[in-house]
Amino acid sequence: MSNLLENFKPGPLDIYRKNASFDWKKLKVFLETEDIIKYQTEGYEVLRNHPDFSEGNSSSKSLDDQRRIAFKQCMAQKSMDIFSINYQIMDLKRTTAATRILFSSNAGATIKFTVGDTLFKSSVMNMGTARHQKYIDDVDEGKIFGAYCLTEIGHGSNARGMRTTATYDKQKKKFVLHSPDFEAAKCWAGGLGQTAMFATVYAQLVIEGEKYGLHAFVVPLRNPNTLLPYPGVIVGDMGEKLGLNGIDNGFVQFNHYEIPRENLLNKVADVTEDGRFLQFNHYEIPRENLLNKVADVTEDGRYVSPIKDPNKRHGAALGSLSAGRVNIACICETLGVKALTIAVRYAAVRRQFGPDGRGEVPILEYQSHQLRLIPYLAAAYVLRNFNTWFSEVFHQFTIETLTGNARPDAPEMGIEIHGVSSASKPMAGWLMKEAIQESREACAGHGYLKAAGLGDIRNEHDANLTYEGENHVLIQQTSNWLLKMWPAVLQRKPISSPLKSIDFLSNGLEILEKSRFSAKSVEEVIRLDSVIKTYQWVICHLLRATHNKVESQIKSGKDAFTAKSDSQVYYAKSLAIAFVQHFMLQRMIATISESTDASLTNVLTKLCSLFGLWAIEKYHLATLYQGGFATGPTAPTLIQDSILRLCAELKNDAVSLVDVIAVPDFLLNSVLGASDGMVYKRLQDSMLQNQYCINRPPWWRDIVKTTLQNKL
Ligand SMILES: Cc1cc2nc3c(=O)[nH]c(=O)nc-3n(C[C@H](O)[C@H](O)[C@H](O)COP(=O)(O)OP(=O)(O)OC[C@H]3O[C@@H](n4cnc5c(N)ncnc54)[C@H](O)[C@@H]3O)c2cc1C
Repeated sequence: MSNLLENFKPGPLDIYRKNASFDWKKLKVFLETEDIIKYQTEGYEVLRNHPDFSEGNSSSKSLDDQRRIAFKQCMAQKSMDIFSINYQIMDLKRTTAATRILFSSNAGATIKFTVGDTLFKSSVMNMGTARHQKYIDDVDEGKIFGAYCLTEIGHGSNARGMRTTATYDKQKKKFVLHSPDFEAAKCWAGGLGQTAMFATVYAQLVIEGEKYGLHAFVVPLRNPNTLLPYPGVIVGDMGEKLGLNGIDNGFVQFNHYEIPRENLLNKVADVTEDGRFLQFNHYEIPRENLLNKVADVTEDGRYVSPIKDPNKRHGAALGSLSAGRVNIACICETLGVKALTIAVRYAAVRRQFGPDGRGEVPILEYQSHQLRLIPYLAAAYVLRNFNTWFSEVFHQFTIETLTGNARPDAPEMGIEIHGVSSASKPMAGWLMKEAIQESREACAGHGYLKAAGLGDIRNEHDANLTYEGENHVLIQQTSNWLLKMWPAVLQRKPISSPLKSIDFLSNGLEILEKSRFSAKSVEEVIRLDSVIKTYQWVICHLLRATHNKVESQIKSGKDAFTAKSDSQVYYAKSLAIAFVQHFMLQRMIATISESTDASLTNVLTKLCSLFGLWAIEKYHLATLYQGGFATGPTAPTLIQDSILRLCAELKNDAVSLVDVIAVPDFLLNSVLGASDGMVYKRLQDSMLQNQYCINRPPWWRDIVKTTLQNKL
């Protein structure tokens, strides 16, 4: 193990490192495995030594420079074997390891690669057939660059409202793409602004005046040799954004633009040459044409699928579509961990005030500072553990589905993956947004310096809350799924799911009838079984309350849409939040149970308990009283005392805990957070680097002229 991980340089952080209750290297190996640590080391070295990564990616550079650098880095990433899909599927833990490395480096460049390459390809692969293989090959060979165009200027979350049309012209055997006005222009697509040559475009299919709903097409946009748009395509850049400026988000408007009939991605439906619309069950796609094995067609033209029921096929497909959300939860955690690394290391070095005559104390010693940072550190651990597991499960599921080896319960699993990822992405986004902002404030003045790195992390993270499903809209998918369980709960039927996220609902009524807050001491409250018991009651209560709320709204005369909409706040949304927090805690407990080292078990248990209790206090305390789980003042007092106790106990571990999950200094890129703790030396170096730090500004004459004039 000593060869696997290097010791940190001695410095001001040693005081805490020496007082940690566990060996950080042992914890890293336990959580990540030796193989993944080797993979990380290799990945870091590849980036450190690659010439295209030496320019840095500072957001202080001009927009054009940021774009140029991101494009170079994106292409470099594509050429790096270590980050290729083939390399990652050898050990599925590498998927999260790769995300963490690449998004710590240049998030803009990595998103450019993810959207222009992976997302474009997977959309063609998931929705197309063999006639579209050439687009996948061209991307793989680096000949073209793609984009993914769903959002329009006038419609985002409500995809059904999209207004771009694709009208079939029987005579020409072509689709005519048209955007009736600017509001129907596709927008926000990554890579579309300056670089994409093709895009997957969603449009309303129209045949002989009849509408067939939203379908996807592969659309040529720019000539790959000249990068000039084709006639009928008005494509442009959306301009500077709050962050992620390496990626060129763009818009595109179509003016009666013709594309071949074959460009319809025809896995689920097709249009024949003479303009007949065919649904996939009736369409005899040549056997070898299918790009994947969710379904197949036999030589005698029968549609076959291991999954017979169309609703269940939909379930399996839903699972595969969760890739973006599963990945984004990991991106959120990666950026949150960067911010927490900076804030915790700074808190261990920065000293302010102290008892008379005994010098100043590190700000990490203050209870309020501990409460600001350590629960988020606990959240980051719980989230990281969850993301590693969930990503592995998800990729295994996708591989099995794509290779025709879908498990018998693949439909249920697809639906569960969809339900879980629709809440884990928002939860990760919201938690880490707060963690990043709290880290910025915890570093106070120096945290506001660009060189601290926290501003860029904040801006890079921000978009995670919006893309791939705006969080508030997305999380409704989870509560919708959970609400379907209520009838079974009422009938005391056994409930079980492949990932076991909802199995406890089998005892839902019993939990509601019997479970109450009964702890008499902090020791009882911090027990993991007591934390889990509280969550299970909260979920059962909110499930019943949300169901009743929707029903009462309908009884009062509201239509189903409004009734559901008016039951989100305090009900459906809280239900989905509690559900995913509970599942994340369950996964953490499963990991802890595999530890054979008492010191590791101890610190991980504290982190798990702290996250659980802190989240109960922050999100669900009122619910405990509303539903009668708690009465009197004991519950909040004991929960608060437990949170403070756990923060104090984890205080000496905090630096070593960030050492376990931190990226190397060259990726952290912060004057406050480097692993040697030399905060003031780095601050000084960084200030002196500014060319006008101690020189007159080039416009110094204006100052002199103005002040002279004012004197006269
Ligand atoms: C950096 C970035 C990259 C992106 N990349 C792409 C891309 O590559 N391809 C692409 O197609 N799109 C992309 N998008 C667009 C993104 O997917 C959309 O922004 C997102 O789907 C939300 O749509 P919207 O912005 O139109 O918001 P809207 O849907 O208009 O929502 C506005 C607000 O209303 C709220 N709201 C809407 N409906 C409800 C409801 N039913 N209940 C309660 N509240 C509601 C939302 O919570 C939100 O806060 C990107 C966006 C960003 C910021």
